[in-house]
Amino acid sequence: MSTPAPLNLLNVTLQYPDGGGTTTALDRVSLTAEAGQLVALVGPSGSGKSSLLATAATLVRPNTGQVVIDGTDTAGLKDKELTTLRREKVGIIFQQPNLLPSLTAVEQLTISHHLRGKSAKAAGSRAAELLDIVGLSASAGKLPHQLSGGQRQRVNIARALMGSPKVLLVDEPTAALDHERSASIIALLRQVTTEFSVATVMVTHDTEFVPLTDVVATMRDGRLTTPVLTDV
Ligand SMILES: Nc1ncnc2c1ncn2[C@@H]1O[C@H](COP(=O)(O)OP(=O)(O)OP(=O)(O)O)[C@@H](O)[C@H]1O
Repeated sequence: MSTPAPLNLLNVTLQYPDGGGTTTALDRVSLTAEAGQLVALVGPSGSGKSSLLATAATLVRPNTGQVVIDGTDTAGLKDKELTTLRREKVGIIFQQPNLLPSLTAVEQLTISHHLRGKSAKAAGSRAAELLDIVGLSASAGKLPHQLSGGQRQRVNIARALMGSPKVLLVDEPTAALDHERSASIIALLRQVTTEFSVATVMVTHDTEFVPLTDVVATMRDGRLTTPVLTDV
């Protein structure tokens, strides 16, 4: 039996209540992201990109369709089971790094591991490895305000990788960065996607970075106009 894709959305429809009616944010969307694949999600404002990311992150449940993470159909899971699956399988990177102001770069990474009951030693060595990969070994002891915007986003990426996720969901990672820093953040996401064999879906407006991605999924009015075919 072949290994399931880390992320599989099948015919997903998501509607939000809107006044007396509904807004269809996702309309029968199917998307697969394979291990080691970097998928760029592009499309105009309001086309459903954030909704797709939130649904893939299992933060919202779709009205119909399936969200399958690493072979598990999430529809059958209770909220608590969903939280566990998300924690173990999904890394989420928001536009703004959301770092805790009083923690150093290395502590930003280790704190969630402590909270999950992992040993401090294991968390420390994993954090050191990841800070090295994102180019921040020398800044491990710095607080967020002592880091540049690009460095803060690197900490954010390293933190999302701490739990060895199968799926990485990234929302506009370069929105607050200049061109040079944006290019290096996208290059880093390309690198870690390959190195850790994670399935990455990244919302971006920067179509110039598309050559670094494997697949471009374009959204319009809640539909994927360039659907990525699934093999299930
Ligand atoms: N919480 C909500 N309640 C009601 N409607 C919503 C909600 N969130 C999003 N929508 C609607 O769903 C549709 C898709 O929105 P979404 O935020 O997913 O688009 P987007 O492509 O991410 O846009 P942007 O690029 O501006 O962030 C839009 O019509 C939006 O108005």
